Amino acid sequence: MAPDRTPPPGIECTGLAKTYPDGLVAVSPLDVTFAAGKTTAIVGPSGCGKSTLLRMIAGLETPSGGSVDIGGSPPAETLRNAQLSVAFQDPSLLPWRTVRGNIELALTLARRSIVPSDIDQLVELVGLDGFADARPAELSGGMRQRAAIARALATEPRLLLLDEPFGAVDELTRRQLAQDLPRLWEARGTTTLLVTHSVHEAIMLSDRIIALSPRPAEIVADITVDLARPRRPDHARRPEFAAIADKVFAALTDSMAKSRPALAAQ
Ligand SMILES: Nc1ncnc2c1ncn2[C@@H]1O[C@H](COP(=O)(O)OP(=O)(O)OP(=O)(O)O)[C@@H](O)[C@H]1O
Repeated sequence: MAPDRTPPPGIECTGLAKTYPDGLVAVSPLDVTFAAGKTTAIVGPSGCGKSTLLRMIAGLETPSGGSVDIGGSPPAETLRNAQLSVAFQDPSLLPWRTVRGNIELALTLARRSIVPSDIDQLVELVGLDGFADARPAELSGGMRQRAAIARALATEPRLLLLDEPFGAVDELTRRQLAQDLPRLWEARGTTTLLVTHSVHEAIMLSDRIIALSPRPAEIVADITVDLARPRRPDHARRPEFAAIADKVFAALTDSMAKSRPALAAQ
């Protein structure tokens, strides 16, 4: 099957909520739309419900309320049609397959043809040249995460969901990925959602940043990142970059203070 060239889908979450069976409310009813073909970064304090939100959008977690609509379809259908790829913190590569073998399996499952030179290019893009034939056990944690990113990109998904995909990746490689990956997403018109703990990374990569409150997650800021592309690490010294970072930090600090006034007073 050839890659899907139809326009990328937008995502509409309506009243989306999650209470886990033990009664823990992870996400309050949330109404949010993610524009087609754009990259949105989601930031928020640890445990606020970011992964839960992403997993519901991916169809990997059942909402306890509300719905997710991806270009007119529910997430399960988007996943089934191989239009959606995920790369999460825990790379979940098959240990008995090489990096190339893991990517080939993703292509086979998505009914895409296997073009070895395309796989080589992707492996190089994520900085794993020379490791295509290594098994996950022979790779560092950061290298496994990058292999998972290459696997997620291989099927040319219309929708890409990334949850802290660079968590274990060293700083220099993160910077390189933050420069190279958006070019690919833009060229393909992928709708991308990225959960990250790094405000700097969010600004480097995204068109829009959504900041969430401490649990249960509520949107406390919705900020457009209207900086020119391609963005480079030295752009972080520009006043317009710093102004966006300030806005995001102010919203996060404010919401933390509201949820934990005693801590904020210290
Ligand atoms: N399967 C589960 N059952 C019960 N509680 C869960 C489950 N998964 C997550 N939680 C809880 O839901 C809350 C939100 O978790 P989630 O992983 O979505 O947060 P997060 O913002 O992604 O955190 P982090 O930034 O630390 O990765 C946390 O309190 C977590 O302990």
